[in-house]
Amino acid sequence: MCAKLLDISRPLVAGTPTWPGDTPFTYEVNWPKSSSGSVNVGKLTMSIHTGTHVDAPFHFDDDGRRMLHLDIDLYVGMARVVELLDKPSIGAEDLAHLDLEGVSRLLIRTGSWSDPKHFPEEICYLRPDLPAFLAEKGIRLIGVDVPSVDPLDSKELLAHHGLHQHDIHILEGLLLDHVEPGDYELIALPLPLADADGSPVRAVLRK
Ligand SMILES: N[C@@H](CC(=O)c1ccccc1NC=O)C(=O)O
Ligand SMILES: [Zn+2]
Ligand SMILES: [Zn+2]
Repeated sequence: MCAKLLDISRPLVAGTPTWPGDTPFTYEVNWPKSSSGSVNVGKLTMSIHTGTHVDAPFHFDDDGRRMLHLDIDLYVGMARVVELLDKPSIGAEDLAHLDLEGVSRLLIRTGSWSDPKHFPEEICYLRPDLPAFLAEKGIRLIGVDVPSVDPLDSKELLAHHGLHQHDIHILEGLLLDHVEPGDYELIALPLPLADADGSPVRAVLRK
């Protein structure tokens, strides 16, 4: 029998925290059964960068690839979850003690988004030396439990650009509080939003 799935996605509800000034999340029954006669039909409004989501390079590069052109194989497969708590930022030096042999998807639990009901004021971010280190280890996807791989006030987005230059895909806003470090199968498929700068995902792990 297959092990049960462990949900590592943030719930999308009214009031879900967003980037300051970004589109609020809403769901409404736009066409209720009482008027359609047969069905309730819902309508969603949200920013791509709310909750658990992937970034496409177009998010930070006008010439970058958009969602439908990314390799979906990267979002499904074996992933290692590591815990690096209480750090202001993470660079190559912080991962040097880990054996990442054979790891192509790495999920980092930073624990730095402590109140899921509010957008954080500060997060643990990835330092610019990390992308080359990860690429050298063969990592193709990085996942974090915070809204961004860069500092929240960054305009240069050095980690986003560095990861993209090394062809490492970005998964953000994971919920990893209840996950033990170790190896899992990850499933975090984006929607086929052809021209989008990213996509919400339902991310799950299977031991
Ligand atoms: N880079 C962030 C998103 C981001 O930076 C952002 C998202 C929505 C509205 C404003 C944003 N950044 C503003 O400086 C991310 O990838 O989720
Ligand atoms: Zn994003
Ligand atoms: Zn991002």
